[in-house]
Amino acid sequence: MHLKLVGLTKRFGTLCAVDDATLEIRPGEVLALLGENGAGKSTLMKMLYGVHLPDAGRIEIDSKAHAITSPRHAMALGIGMVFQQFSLVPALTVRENLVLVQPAAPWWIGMRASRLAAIDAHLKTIAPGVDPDACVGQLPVGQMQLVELAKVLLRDARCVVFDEPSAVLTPSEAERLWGLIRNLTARGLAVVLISHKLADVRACADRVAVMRAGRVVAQADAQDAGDAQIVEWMVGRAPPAVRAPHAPAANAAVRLELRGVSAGVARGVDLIVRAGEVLGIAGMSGSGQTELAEAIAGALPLAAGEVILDGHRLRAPRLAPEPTPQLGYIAPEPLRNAVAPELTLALNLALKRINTLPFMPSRAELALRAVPLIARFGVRPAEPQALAGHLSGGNLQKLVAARELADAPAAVVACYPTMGLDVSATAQVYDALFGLARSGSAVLWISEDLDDLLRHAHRIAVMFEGRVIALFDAAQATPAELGARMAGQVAA
Ligand SMILES: Nc1ncnc2c1ncn2[C@@H]1O[C@H](COP(=O)(O)OP(=O)(O)OP(=O)(O)O)[C@@H](O)[C@H]1O
Repeated sequence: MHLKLVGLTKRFGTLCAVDDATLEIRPGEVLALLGENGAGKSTLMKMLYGVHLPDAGRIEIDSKAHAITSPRHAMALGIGMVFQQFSLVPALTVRENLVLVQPAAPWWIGMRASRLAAIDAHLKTIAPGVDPDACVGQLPVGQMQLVELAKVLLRDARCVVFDEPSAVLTPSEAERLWGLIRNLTARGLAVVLISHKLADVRACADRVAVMRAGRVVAQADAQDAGDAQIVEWMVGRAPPAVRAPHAPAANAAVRLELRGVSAGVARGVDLIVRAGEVLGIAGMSGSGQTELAEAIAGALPLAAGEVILDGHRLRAPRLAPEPTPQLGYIAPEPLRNAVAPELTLALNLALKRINTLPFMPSRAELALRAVPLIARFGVRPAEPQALAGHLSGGNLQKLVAARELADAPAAVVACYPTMGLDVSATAQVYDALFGLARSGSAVLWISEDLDDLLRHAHRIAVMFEGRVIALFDAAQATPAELGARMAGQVAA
């Protein structure tokens, strides 16, 4: 399938999200679509997938113009999209989710033994490790992504768009995904990969296209575009430097303490984080790290153990979770877990203080507080009255960081805090996070990026199957050692 997007334009009110964008997507090729947060990448691809109708321009498939009016229409034309917010039904099994792909077939046809066997065989080619009888809601994110891809391919997609697929994948999970993507292009499919990670470009892109402020500003063969050149196209300047946190004193006070915490997959986790310390947590997706974070934040009940903050017992089984403004929490998947999309940016930024807000908070006062936070974290549009649900994925992430890292919390639990952020925004969020450590907060930081963990954390705990199986001094650890522990290998 050979696609041409010609002069596509999309406006939301006065904002021109995509401005006269022209782009070619060729069969057998991976096109990496890059650009700053809010540059218009998702909006452009959502026009191809029929989510948004263009205000101007046209989409040509094999030289024939098509007005794509809905995702169902796009799928019928052979275009599939793998979103970060998966479209799977969490309460159903993997197989049942795949059965749902044939909306036109009556369910009893979908449930025939031969049909189910074909679905299992299809799943096996894409995700051999995924159990068709597993409940989708219980799967780690890396596996959910594979099921989502299996679903798209079951519809005979000939062009697949991936929206930041590697955002929370560990290096080995990302490698497996790159392999799958290369297999798709070897079969002649066209692939678009929206990403902020230059590693994705190097691993599997044939061409790159860069968007800035709604326009496609550069297109090149991947091998002709160096990393510095790509960053220059994306942001037009070097990203700000990240100041490392100082090493905490050996006798610094313990601020956050986990004693035998079990919650969800996490089992019997004992950890301490001292004032000024950045404790990283590494692990394959689904190793219990996000449940641990949710348990500390009070979003998931503890099955056992306790969480202590500055000597005060914060969480324990059967202890009602109390609001904890002294704890910053950057939740995984901000759209699902951390923002109210139908409220304004100003209100979202005030949610942490909801208990102390007056019954009718003054709009002007909320805006007064929101403006410096929006500016500091570069949230776009920089408009306190804009609705959070209208922000791009990266800008939502910045909004959550702005709220949770404000007001000098005693401790911060940050799950993938730079997920979906461009290079500049990543540096800004890291600087704010490590700045808190410099001024005495305890930072517990869950990340999939081993290089970043090794560069910035003081110690790194590795989780495997719910348990902390190794604790490294970051200065002494190597990516290979971390990778081996993440895969469950015991120390030699
Ligand atoms: N439904 C909407 N209503 C209003 N504005 C929107 C809507 N969807 C997107 N926008 C705006 O359009 C612009 C482009 O957003 P888009 O999601 O395409 O960016 P992006 O390049 O994919 O960013 P990111 O890397 O952060 O995901 C942003 O300014 C965003 O706030």
